[in-house]
Amino acid sequence: MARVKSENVGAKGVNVPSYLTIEQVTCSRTSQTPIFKCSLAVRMNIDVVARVRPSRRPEQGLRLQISEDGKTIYTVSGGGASCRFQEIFDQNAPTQAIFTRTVQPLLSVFTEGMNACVVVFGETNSGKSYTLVGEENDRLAIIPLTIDYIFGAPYLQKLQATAMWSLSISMYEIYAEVVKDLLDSSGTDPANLKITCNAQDGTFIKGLNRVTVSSAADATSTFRLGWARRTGANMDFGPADSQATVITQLNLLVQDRNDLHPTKSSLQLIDLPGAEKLAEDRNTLHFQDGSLLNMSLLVFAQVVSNLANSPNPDRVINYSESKLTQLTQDAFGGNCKTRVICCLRPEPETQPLSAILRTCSTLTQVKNFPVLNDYFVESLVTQYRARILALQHQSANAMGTKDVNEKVNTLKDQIRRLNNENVQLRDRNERLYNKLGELQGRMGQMAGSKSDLSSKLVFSEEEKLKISKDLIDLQIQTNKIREQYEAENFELKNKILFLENRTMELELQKDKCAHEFQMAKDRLRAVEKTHKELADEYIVLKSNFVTLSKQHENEVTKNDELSLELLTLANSKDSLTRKQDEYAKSRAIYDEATAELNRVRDLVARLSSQKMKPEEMFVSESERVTLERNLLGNQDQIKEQIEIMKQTHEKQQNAMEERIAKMGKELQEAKRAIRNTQHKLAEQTVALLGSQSHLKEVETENSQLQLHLKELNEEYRMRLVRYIEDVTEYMDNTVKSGNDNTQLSADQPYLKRFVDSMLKDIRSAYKSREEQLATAARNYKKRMQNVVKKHEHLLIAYRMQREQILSSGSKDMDPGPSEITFVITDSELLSKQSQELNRLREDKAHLEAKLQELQERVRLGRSAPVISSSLLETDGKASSENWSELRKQLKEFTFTTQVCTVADYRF
Ligand SMILES: Nc1ncnc2c1ncn2[C@@H]1O[C@H](COP(=O)(O)OP(=O)(O)OP(=O)(O)O)[C@@H](O)[C@H]1O
Repeated sequence: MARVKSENVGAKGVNVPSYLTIEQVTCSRTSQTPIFKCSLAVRMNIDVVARVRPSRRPEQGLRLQISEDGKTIYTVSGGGASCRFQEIFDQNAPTQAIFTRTVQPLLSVFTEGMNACVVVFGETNSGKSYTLVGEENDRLAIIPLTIDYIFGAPYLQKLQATAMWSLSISMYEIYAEVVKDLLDSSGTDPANLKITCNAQDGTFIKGLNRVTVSSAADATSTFRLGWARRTGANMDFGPADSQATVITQLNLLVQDRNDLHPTKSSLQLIDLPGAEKLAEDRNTLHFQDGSLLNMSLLVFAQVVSNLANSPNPDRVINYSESKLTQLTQDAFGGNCKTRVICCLRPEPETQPLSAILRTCSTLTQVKNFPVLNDYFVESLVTQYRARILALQHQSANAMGTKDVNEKVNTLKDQIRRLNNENVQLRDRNERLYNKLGELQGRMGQMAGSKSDLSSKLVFSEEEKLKISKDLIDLQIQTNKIREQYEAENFELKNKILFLENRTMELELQKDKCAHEFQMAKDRLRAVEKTHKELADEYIVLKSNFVTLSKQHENEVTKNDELSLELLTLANSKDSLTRKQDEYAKSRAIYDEATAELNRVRDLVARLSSQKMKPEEMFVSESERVTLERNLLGNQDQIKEQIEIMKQTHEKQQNAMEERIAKMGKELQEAKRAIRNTQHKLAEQTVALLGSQSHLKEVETENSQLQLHLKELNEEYRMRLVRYIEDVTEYMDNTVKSGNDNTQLSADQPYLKRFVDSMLKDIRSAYKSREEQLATAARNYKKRMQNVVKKHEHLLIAYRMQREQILSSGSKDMDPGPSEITFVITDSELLSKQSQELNRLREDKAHLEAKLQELQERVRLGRSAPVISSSLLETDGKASSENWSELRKQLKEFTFTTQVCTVADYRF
């Protein structure tokens, strides 16, 4: 319990009652220290204004009754509640206007040193949050506008010169009697702060954060942060935020440079929980939501009522029953100037509106006692608080521990008793619920005999539909697989053809290159032969030349000898001439000399006849030189030519080898690709076989399901017949018993009609269902025929492909199994022509197998066994004729088969 008593508050000992208007206080303070200058004459009663939210369905109009002077609101019907507001803001009034007219005057009071409070009150969804905070980052709502106003307030601006001021924000939420600090940024769970009380600060929250802000942007972002931390989860009883109270408190501290003591004032902005709960019964609320959830609101209404009933300043009010009232003591009945904005829905329910109007009306009667928070006031209030605390302590002591314990025990007993009662009531409740359940079950059973059959019928219909759906899904899937297979098969065939062409091209190129290579080799061989012959000729000529050179040298040596001898002879002649002179003297000497000369001449003549003449020698020499030059020159040329030819040949050979290697690689790749393609083809064949078997399985399953469906239908039909028999029996019995003739005559035609109409319905339902099923079966058959046609197309393509491979005679490519392997055998799916065609195919496969066997035997050189007397005979000639006959027959057969197949498809 807090006691608010206000008396003889005065500046420096001057006794001034604290409940005087602010102007009176200002006057008294102005005479002392003119620090505060309030421009507002503060009324003591709480001011209540109303705001009506715009309607979401404007066509329905406003369902509130407002008096002609536009200040009183009444409930439309019943309850007789009404409230006279200071002002009513209609649906078109912007929040800015409400701020200017309602909040702004309070802000002047706050900045000049008094406590102020703005409360928004009203039903959930009536626009409380919209008015106070706005939507998203709306700045045109009361709190953002307040922040902007305070930081731009003319008084604070002026104060800068003489004083220092600071503003801090604290924000907290009270939800289910738990206090949560909304500005706690520690990251730990900030819930459940303790409320405490001392003489200095009065009642306050221990450990509540106060964030000092230096600018409007700073303050707004701090506020938005706190607002975002509200309890927002959806609880069992609705969204938590509509049950919570959010209090934003701005604390202003002004320190005058000439004054030691700072002045503190606070502005509280309170968003109360949804007030519609005030209209509900307290016990019901307690039972529904628990004891704590609505405690704040209910205690608040009670405290307001008590305050309205006790207007005197020395009243004693119990604020301690809820945390909201404990923490807002000043705002309601204390040192604060308070204004309440009551938010109203345009089309409210009568009960909540009555409760809200009653509370607002009570609020207008509550008297507050706002005073300037200067040093003297504060010290006085501290004194009083200290005295109250001391008295509380004394009274607790005076009551004695024993009394307290007794009281606690009594209360505990009471709680226990109530708990027991509660448990008993719950048990009874449960028992009643069980009984109710049983009764409902029995009623259900009674109604069930009829609804059971129809529900089963519905169930069977559902099952049928489900089966049909599954069948359709499977068919779609099969079709998809087929389409995919066809596309892939076609692609692979194209690839195979392309690769075959490429292989053939490469082989042609390879042959051409081999031929060229062979020709080049021959040419080289011829050139080498010529080269060898020329070399031999050269060797012979060289040896001749050497022999001739030796002879020539011998002749030159002999010539030299003869020259020397000639010289000697000439010398002898001279000496003989001299001697002749002397011979003249001597004839004998002369004759001797002449004989000698003749002898020499003979010798020379003889020698000359034996050897070549010098002219001849000269001719032979020149010939030799020419011959040598010719020989040597040709040899060089030949050598050069040979070299060039060798180089060309090597180059050609290299190029050829490279080309052959490249072609070999390409051939390898082509072979590998062919192998891959064959592999893929085999995989596709396997997939086709798989899908065929899957199709068969599905068909089997389908027939099983249809069988099951038939059985079910049969069973339901039997049950229906039994049911009708029961009804008939019942009717007969009731007619026989004749207990209540009047009622029977009334029931009988009704039941008969009912049964008749029910049978009619069932019959028509069956008929329509049968028609549906027949249509579905027809569609299914058509689809199956399409599938069969596609299958035949595929088989034709496969056969052509296979025959191509077989006719190419390539051993690398596997032609695959005979087409008879993939033939559909289900006679239901095949037309007569198709069946005939299949039979022919079987014959063909049989004949092919035999043909292969025979070919194999012929190849092995054995005598071919007789297939039939008309086909083969033992001698070679007849055998070859029979072979050609057999081939012809096979060709004709293939052609006829194709023609038949095409005709079949056209059909
Ligand atoms: N004056 C108005 N103009 C336009 N829309 C409004 C006005 N008042 C309220 N609304 C809209 O009505 C809806 C409910 O408003 P709001 O959430 O403010 O109600 P509340 O009383 O705070 O509800 P709660 O108690 O659940 O928080 C919101 O969508 C809001 O935008």
